Amino acid sequence: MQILDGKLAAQAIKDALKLDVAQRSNEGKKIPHLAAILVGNNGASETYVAAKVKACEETGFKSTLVRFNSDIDELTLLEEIDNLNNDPDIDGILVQLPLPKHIDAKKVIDAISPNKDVDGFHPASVGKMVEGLPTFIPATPYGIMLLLKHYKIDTKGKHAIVIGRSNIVGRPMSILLSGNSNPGNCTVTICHSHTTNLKELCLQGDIIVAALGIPEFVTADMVKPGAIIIDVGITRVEDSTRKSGFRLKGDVAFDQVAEKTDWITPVPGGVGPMTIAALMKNTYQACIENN
Ligand SMILES: Nc1nc(=O)c2c([nH]1)NC[C@@H]1CN(c3ccc(C(=O)N[C@@H](CCC(=O)O)C(=O)O)cc3)C=[N+]21
Repeated sequence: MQILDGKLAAQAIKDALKLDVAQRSNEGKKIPHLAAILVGNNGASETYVAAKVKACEETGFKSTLVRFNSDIDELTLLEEIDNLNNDPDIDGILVQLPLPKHIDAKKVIDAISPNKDVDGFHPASVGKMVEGLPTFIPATPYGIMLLLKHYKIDTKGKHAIVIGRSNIVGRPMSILLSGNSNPGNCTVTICHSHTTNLKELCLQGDIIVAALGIPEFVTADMVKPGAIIIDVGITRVEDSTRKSGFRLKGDVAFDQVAEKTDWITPVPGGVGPMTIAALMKNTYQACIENN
């Protein structure tokens, strides 16, 4: 068993970006500037957004955090997005999800200018990704591709089982892994809550991407020896021995599965940090393309 160390790979990506930004700065060119919108004060969202702002600081990007109370009305949010769309200093805009129920998240995402859509959630970005054209790729699946690349994992011809069909992870992941470049060129099976023979399918997987949000769902009996395991789960479970009162659990029962696998991502320290690194790459790309 070997660890796919997302913290390490993310650091390497951020270090490279930092050099690129420093060079742009020396040449008098514009520095990347990310705007993050956070609605309400959900604990997990606070953590993730704080991590994004910190990554900007580490890498020499500018960042602006726009905060709203959870009772904000949709129109005000749409107006803020319009302001950011029209602000030439802002290169990338992200609206942290989930949004409160009274706000139509799709409407909000669709309001972001596609050339600032560093989350890659806009239909224009999704369409390009499906066609295999250059675009912003959603940060989590993009981060996973970067992690596989960092460790020079050969995915060609492998059977990848993606568990979960969300628009932000499972679906884009299945498209990227089946794509015609490296990493990619996989045969992909996408599984979800209505899949009847999940265990049998998982046992065929050379690669398993677990992105369903159920802690320790993937157990050793579901995994083929030597498989590559990508754990996207980050559920907070109560832990009174921790200062925070919780700890993170992945969608994979790590200890038992790790014994059977070739490569596996830990939680924390796997896909999470790569998600942030991928967002930074998208923001840098937006800055280059828009200036
Ligand atoms: N518009 C939008 N874009 C997103 O990219 C987005 C989002 N909304 N909503 C929620 C999910 C989740 N997400 C994570 C980011 C970093 C970690 C991360 O850094 N995790 C650390 C641990 C952090 C902790 O201690 O909780 C780790 O796994 O090692 C995890 C999850 C981005 N998301």
